Amino acid sequence: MKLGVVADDFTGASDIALTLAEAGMTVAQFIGVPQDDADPTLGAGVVALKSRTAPLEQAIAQSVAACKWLLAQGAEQIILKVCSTFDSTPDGNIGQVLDALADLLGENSVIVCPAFPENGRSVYQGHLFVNDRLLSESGMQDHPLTPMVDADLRRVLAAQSNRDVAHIPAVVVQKGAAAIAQAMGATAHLITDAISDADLIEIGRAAKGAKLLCGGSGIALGLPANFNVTAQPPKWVAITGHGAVFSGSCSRATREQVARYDAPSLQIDAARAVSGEYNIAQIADWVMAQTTPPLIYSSADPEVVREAQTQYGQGVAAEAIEKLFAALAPALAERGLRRLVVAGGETSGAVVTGLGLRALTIGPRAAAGVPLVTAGGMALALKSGNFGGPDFFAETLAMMEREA
Ligand SMILES: Nc1ncnc2c1ncn2[C@@H]1O[C@H](COP(=O)(O)OP(=O)(O)OP(=O)(O)O)[C@@H](O)[C@H]1O
Ligand SMILES: O=C(O)[C@@H](O)C(=O)CO
Repeated sequence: MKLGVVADDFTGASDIALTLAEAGMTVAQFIGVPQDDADPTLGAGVVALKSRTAPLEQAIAQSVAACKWLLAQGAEQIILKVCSTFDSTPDGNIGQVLDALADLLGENSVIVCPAFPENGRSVYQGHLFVNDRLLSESGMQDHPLTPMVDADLRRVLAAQSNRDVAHIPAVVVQKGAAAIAQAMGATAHLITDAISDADLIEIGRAAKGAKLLCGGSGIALGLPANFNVTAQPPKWVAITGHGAVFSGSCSRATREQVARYDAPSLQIDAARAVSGEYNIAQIADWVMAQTTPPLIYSSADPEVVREAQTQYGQGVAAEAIEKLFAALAPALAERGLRRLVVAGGETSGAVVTGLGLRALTIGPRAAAGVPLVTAGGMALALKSGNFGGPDFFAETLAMMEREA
């Protein structure tokens, strides 16, 4: 293994696994830290954690364990994969986890760049933009778990880290790899501007030999070339049969996808989930009785989410809903479900854990940042909340049925 990734959620893990696979690396996504060694022919390994909103000590311990396992597999460079919208709170977990990994790897200077231009995320003057909006006005200010109310990443990271935070501005990045490498001499976490894939490729060239980087999947665009691999699209063997869509994401793009998806649907109500009113076996039977893959969703507008959080506390409603999806997924797998689209990183984490999966094989892209994946004979797509076009659900379920 050359490249190792510690990913703070499951959709984020498949997002960066796709970038690495498309660049020609043989890559596998592991669910949690594996007990055994990886296939020695792998070029890259992505360990998917559910650490983005986990209690801090747990997030640090899991990330350090993942990093140590990757190093033991031979990884020469580690990426801490975080959300392209830098999802975190002043309590963590990005800064503190990054400090712990930098300590472990003995790295003084770490590039931090969540830019993902293909999905509209750019970093300019140290600020994160989603399309033409500052992060804090992009809808992310209403996120149920990690509301992002400040777009200045230098400030956001400084609040979470014991190390100095400095900035590599676009004027330096645009001069190319040599100028970036020179700026990397500073002893600090380095929020690095990037507004295009070309910027990210120069950052990747400059980071040849760096032991640690932190970013969204865009940070991986320029890294595989340092390991002499050639790009080739991942392959797909068609998977047909019963399908379903789970949506626990309340992000803007997902809410539009939910509204657009024309199929039988069941809306999960937070209050009923908290009081344990849903009968999993009954819902599973209903899903399998449908001829069009049905939608089970808790996705709701910010006011509805806020009301549930005020009533039960922030974590309680989220956890009850995640538990429901985590129980429903294996109930459906037992009944023969073959295709499952899941919207939302935390939700995907709950589902994949509920299914008891250990590793995912990465297929071709369903959308920017979202690969088709297979595990246990099932086709899955784990979609980040704000990724995918309006008809992502129907298009992805159809794509799973076609060879590629
Ligand atoms: N109606 C609701 N009320 C309260 N919380 C909800 C509701 N629906 C979903 N949630 C919770 O909100 C969280 C949404 O996070 P999730 O990571 O799944 O989506 P996302 O943040 O949009 O996706 P990503 O992290 O990939 O960008 C989950 O913990 C989910 O259980
Ligand atoms: O970087 C992103 O936006 C995604 O891969 C993700 O991590 C969302 O959960």
